[in-house]
Amino acid sequence: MTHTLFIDGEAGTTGLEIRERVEGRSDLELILLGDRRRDPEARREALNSADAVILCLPDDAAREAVAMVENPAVRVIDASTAYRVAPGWTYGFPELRPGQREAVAGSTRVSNPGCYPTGFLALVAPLVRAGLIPADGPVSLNAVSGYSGGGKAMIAEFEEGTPDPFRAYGLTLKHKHVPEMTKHAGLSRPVLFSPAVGNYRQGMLVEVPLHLSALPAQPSVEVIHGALVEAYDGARFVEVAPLEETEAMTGLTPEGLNGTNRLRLHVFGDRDGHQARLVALLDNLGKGASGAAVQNLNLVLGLDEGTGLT
Ligand SMILES: NC(=O)C1=CN([C@@H]2O[C@H](COP(=O)(O)OP(=O)(O)OC[C@H]3O[C@@H](n4cnc5c(N)ncnc54)[C@H](OP(=O)(O)O)[C@@H]3O)[C@@H](O)[C@H]2O)C=CC1
Ligand SMILES: CC(=O)N[C@@H](CCC(=O)OP(=O)(O)O)C(=O)O
Repeated sequence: MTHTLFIDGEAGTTGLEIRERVEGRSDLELILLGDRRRDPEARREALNSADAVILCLPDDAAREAVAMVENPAVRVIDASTAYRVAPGWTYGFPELRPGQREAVAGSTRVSNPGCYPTGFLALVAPLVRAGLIPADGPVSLNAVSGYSGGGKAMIAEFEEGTPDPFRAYGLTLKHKHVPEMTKHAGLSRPVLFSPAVGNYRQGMLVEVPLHLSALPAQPSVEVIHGALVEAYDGARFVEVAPLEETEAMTGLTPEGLNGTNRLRLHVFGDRDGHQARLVALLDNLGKGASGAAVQNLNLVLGLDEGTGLT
């Protein structure tokens, strides 16, 4: 059976990466608008005739597109920030908690997670659920992304301009991802988020530092690691690096999973067990955006979630 797919924002950074992952699939037929991609009538027609649509647009344009969808049978996956904490939308992170995969599969409104939130939530949500990080506790997040995370405009800035080698940003502590991360982690205190962008194209490291001995449960590195291993048992795209491996590591590059839909979690700890650094590695355009959107597309269409993904 062939399903029709319309990508609104087909020529943008995430849109192009989605096209790369679905072109050549015999179970999908792409509706492409080409030069008519900004024509509201062409978009309205495509948005209402496809079996599924993926919105790869700025937030305001995504809201406009959602308002244009009148056909109740159309499954909408939105890659923007517009609906990530909105009622009536299903958060498109199938591995986030038991039952989430089924919730995505049964939904017609799926919000694709942000790239930083994907790494953050994978590390923190299971630990909050297990009571190892208190739900009302302070949690910090330090992260670095390649410049493709900022879409076409940032790519042009870094590839055609005279960019910084590295740039800390989000300095007002009001990054648009904070509500999404706080809510879906089950935290009550806003996450303290310190993002940065590096002068390389793609890939990210998302890090949560923990003072283990200051946590009420005083968990060891092994207990933290065990909780993550248990949470992702059987997951196809999320894996936890073995402690023997992390103990032997002297460095970690953000580009290690580029081109894949995989997310790898690492638990680094000091020898006396007082501190830990939890580090997620992912491709911001893979499991952080376009790969995740295709995984969600597969689920809403009732297909194997890994179709077309590595
Ligand atoms: N880049 C990343 O790593 C990630 C991005 N996202 C999110 O995905 C969304 C898209 O981001 P990204 O692909 O990076 O952005 P880009 O800037 O690379 O692409 C945006 C696309 O949206 C189209 N567009 C912009 N305004 C309108 C409009 N008013 N009507 C119709 N089309 C419009 C553009 O069209 P045109 O081609 O004509 O210019 C372009 O194709 C954003 O919401 C972003 O936050 C999410 C996770 C990660
Ligand atoms: C390097 C860079 O600028 N990154 C983007 C986030 C990319 C991403 O996660 O996309 P969403 O905004 O859709 O979630 C930023 O911080 O705004």
